[in-house]
Amino acid sequence: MSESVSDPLRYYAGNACATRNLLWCCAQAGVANFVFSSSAAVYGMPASGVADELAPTVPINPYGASKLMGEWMLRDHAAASGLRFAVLRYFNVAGSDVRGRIGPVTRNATLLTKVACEVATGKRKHLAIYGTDFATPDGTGVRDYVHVDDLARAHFDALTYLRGGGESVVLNCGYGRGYSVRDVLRAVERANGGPIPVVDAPRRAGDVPLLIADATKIRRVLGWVPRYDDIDVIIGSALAWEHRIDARTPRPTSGRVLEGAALPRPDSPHAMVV
Ligand SMILES: O=c1ccn([C@@H]2O[C@H](COP(=O)(O)OP(=O)(O)O[C@H]3O[C@H](CO)[C@@H](O)[C@H](O)[C@H]3O)[C@@H](O)[C@H]2O)c(=O)[nH]1
Repeated sequence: MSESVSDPLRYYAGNACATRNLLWCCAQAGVANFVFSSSAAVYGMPASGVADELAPTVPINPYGASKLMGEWMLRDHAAASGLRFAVLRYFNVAGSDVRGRIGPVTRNATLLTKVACEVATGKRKHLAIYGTDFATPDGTGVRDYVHVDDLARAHFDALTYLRGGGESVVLNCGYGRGYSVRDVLRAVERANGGPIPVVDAPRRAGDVPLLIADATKIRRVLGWVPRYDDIDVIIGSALAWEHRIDARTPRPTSGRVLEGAALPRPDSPHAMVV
């Protein structure tokens, strides 16, 4: 998200222009049902910190704006063409496949859970906590972390719903529960069996204090039943994946991490770029 503040055109190209082109291709191919990966970032900073799908969409960074543009194009194209859609507004996607088959290999990752696991496995020196003076219980940002396997299941359920004749729908994908940065770090330390180095840092551009899903609608409309609504399971799977890719990536004897070492290619079936 903060990268979208410094490089907005990249995000408008990837999320707005590319979505327009994809919708055009879908129209040519006669696609009937469309599941769109949107983001909680479309809400910006909801007054209470908890957003249901009717909350105002007031993004505060170009990432959220570009995702909202995608939603608008989809809505307008659907009205004109008869396409039916499910917009899934992801909250904070985290964790890795619980069976260890797939996970993120993003270089220069910025997501809290990935960065913290890289610190725990020695790939980074420390984790910077971006902002300790937010109006939240412990002063750090609070988010709704959803396990990637539950999110994948939501896509399957959404397509099943549309194929069964369901109306177009907008759905939050989260658990409806918030964890602070420090809560997440405590879970990383539990999974790691010891503390990880942390430093306090200034707030990051484009970050909101609190963002939690009202997640009642997705359960009602899709019958979605999450299986991994547990911060220790989420972090445990993320850390296990980090160890797994380390095992595939020989390190130099000095202990220095090799830049560009042999991680799974981002387009390999074992890689997931987030
Ligand atoms: O090294 C880090 C990374 C993050 N954070 C904090 O951790 C929280 C979560 O940050 P991050 O994991 O980067 O996620 P968000 O910025 O909340 O954004 C994510 O969640 C959005 C949905 O809410 C998605 O749309 C975005 O793609 C995704 O980046 C925030 O309070 C950050 O300030 C740190 O303190 N240190």
